[in-house]
Amino acid sequence: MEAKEWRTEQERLDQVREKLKARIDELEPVVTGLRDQAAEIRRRFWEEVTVNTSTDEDFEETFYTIKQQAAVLSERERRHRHMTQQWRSLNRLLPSPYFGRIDFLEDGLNLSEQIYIGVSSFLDEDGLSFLVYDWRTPIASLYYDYSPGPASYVTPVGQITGTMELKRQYQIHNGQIRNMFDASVTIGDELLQQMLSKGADSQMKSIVSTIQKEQNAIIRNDNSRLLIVQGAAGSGKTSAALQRVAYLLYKHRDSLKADQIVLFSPNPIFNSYVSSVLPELGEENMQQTTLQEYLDYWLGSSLSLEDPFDQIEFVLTAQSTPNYEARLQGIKYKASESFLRALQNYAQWLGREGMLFKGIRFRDRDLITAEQMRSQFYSYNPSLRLANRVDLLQKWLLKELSLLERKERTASWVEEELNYLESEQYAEVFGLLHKDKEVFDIAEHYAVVREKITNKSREDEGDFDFAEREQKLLSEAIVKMSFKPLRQSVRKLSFIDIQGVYAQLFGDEAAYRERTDEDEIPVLWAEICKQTKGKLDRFELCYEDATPYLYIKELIEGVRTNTEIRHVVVDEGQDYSTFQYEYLKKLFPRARMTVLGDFGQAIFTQETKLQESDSPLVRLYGEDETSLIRLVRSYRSTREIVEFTKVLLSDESEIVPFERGGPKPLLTRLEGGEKRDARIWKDIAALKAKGFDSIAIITKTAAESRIAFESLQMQGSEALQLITKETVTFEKGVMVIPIYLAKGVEFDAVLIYEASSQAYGRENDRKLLYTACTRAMHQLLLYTTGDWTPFVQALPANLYEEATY
Ligand SMILES: Nc1ncnc2c1ncn2[C@@H]1O[C@H](COP(=O)(O)OP(=O)(O)OP(=O)(O)O)[C@@H](O)[C@H]1O
Repeated sequence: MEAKEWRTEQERLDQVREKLKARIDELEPVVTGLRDQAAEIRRRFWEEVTVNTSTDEDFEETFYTIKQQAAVLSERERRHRHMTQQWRSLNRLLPSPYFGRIDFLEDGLNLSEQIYIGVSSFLDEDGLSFLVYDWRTPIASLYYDYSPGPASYVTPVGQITGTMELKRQYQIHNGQIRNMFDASVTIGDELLQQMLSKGADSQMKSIVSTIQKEQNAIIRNDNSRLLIVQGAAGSGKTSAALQRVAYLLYKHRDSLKADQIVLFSPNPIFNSYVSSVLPELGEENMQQTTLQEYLDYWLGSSLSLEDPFDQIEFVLTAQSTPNYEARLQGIKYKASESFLRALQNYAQWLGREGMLFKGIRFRDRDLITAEQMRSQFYSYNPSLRLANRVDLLQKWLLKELSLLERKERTASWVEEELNYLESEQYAEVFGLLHKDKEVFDIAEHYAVVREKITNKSREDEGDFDFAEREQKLLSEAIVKMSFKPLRQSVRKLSFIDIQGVYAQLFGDEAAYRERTDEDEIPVLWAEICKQTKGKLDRFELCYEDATPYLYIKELIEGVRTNTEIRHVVVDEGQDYSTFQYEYLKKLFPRARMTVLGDFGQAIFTQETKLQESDSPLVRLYGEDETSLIRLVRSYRSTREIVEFTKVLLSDESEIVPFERGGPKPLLTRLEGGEKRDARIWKDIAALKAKGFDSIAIITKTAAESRIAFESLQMQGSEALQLITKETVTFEKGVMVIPIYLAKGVEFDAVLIYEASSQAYGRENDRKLLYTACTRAMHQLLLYTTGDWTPFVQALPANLYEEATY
């Protein structure tokens, strides 16, 4: 670019920065002033109001002065927050106020406008001209969607068409333009190249300056109830999802708050990995959670729930244990649409018969039996839903308990209890009585007056029936207290035997067929039943049972919902079952959903295809309310790694590498583990010398990770981290990690610890190996001490190098 052009741009940049600085200087005292004012108001709050409650008028006046004072305080605090936000965003702009520019000539006008785009907007002193446009403004979408030429964008009042005359990108550091490119076809291949060749980080970065057109479509899609993104490994699904959250928060800033958005992450490490993107963009973080956390919460403490990592560890390591096949079949079946239908039919059946209740017992007696509850339950109108009938039954039980409680007052145990009442208990009951019973107040009042008139102390009042009255009231109170836990447990619906209802489903095949109308019953059904019931008997629940269990529980007890949440984002969406989607849909009835995933990385046994039109996911809200976007370009890894992993997955996989070169994946075969470990340390030293500081040794399972970690530690003196399911954050460095915990994250270099046919021999292992290899950004190394896995053996030799030593 011409020197003159550089000069002009640098001058403009200097001017913008001057204005930014001036505005920051202007704002600083305002921010501090407001903060001090608010603190002062808070400190002197009570000095400013005279509290006087002697008359009604005084009371009213006091009330209004407090209210007024509180209003002044909250206005000051609001302004302080607002100003601080502005001040922060100006400070964020200062080192690099913008990253792009477009010159747009709107049809019908004769002068084109220069639009500079940055992470937030900045207006000139006139308050009208934008010196910088926020990347989320409608006009900024031109930058992501078009190359120079005819272009258009959509505003709330319609479409604007025109011609883009220039598209320019900048790299600005501390107020200096380091680089400038005029883009022609796609935006910023040069800039993107530079971004992608940087090292991996322990925190994900925002991609705001290099968002690609297809990613922009995800970010700005704001009309479908469900947005599904199927994208190859490294295609920027997570990045786009986070930018999308920032976009939604900007577009709907008057109505949408960050805590009304929830992101479901595959694991806690991932949670921490993505947590800095929104703050980097000046937005508050959305809520982040894992499905496990939700399930645990709703299941409560009555059952202990297996986590998904233990489930996958079992699937990967327990092949030789008896009944492995049955568990596998069970996991698949319990995640299926057939099972969902079966449960819906089962609920219908329960509407006619078969509900199980737990009788209410009191002092070793049956107060209300399960049988009584059952006949009461089935006496209600059969057209009522289960949950409504449960509601009626609950009311009936509370009423019955009141009647029984009344009867109980004359029981002999009550009198005995009265005699043994400790003095504190007595005082407690007495206090209660005193508070509760109006009648007692009158009696008490009478006693006090009587005391005064007769000049006799209360102890002498034996002739009066006050004591008798007191005894009666005390008995009432004692029974009431003993019945309190019963009433509480009825309110908590503990009278429904959910565990029994779920266990009952796993009866013999004929019974199951009859109760559920199901005909696709797994072959090993009997064994599945035995396993499920065995677990329940021990008050345990396998991960695959958690959502079905909650589903049936909610069909019976009524659905729990969270109506606050407006957007649910599910990352690694291929790993959720149909069931889990149904559950999320019910749980968040007012939310739109964004699901991002890659079926090529479906490594858990419960999986959902994302893109087929007959996918259960598409049926969740129906085709009309669902949009599907595919991402095929992979940005994370070098071309060589993408080509290797693409063929590893299968021939049909649609993955296009981004043109960034690097060494081919390196295969190293060694005789025995000791030699392999020694070699790994050597390779790590070489990688570090190249400047890579985020290196992962990926194993198939957690069990293998532990062994690898110990054996590597014996051979090397370098720091090594072992990542387990308990790890919440990770630092840069060298780490050993099982594949399923490395989901969604990336490393400069990946070393596959043992890529033998023994480790990755079954078809199911293909996606595991693919997921592991696609974590690598710059270099991929595979090791084996035996035969290469058939997936590697099948690769054309030109896709890799073989180590010679
Ligand atoms: N438009 C972009 N500009 C710059 N970097 C990008 C862009 N899109 C993606 N990347 C980078 O590519 C890498 C992969 O992105 P991301 O993790 O979002 O992909 P993903 O599709 O979620 O991957 P996976 O499914 O494999 O976990 C990240 O380092 C991200 O910063």
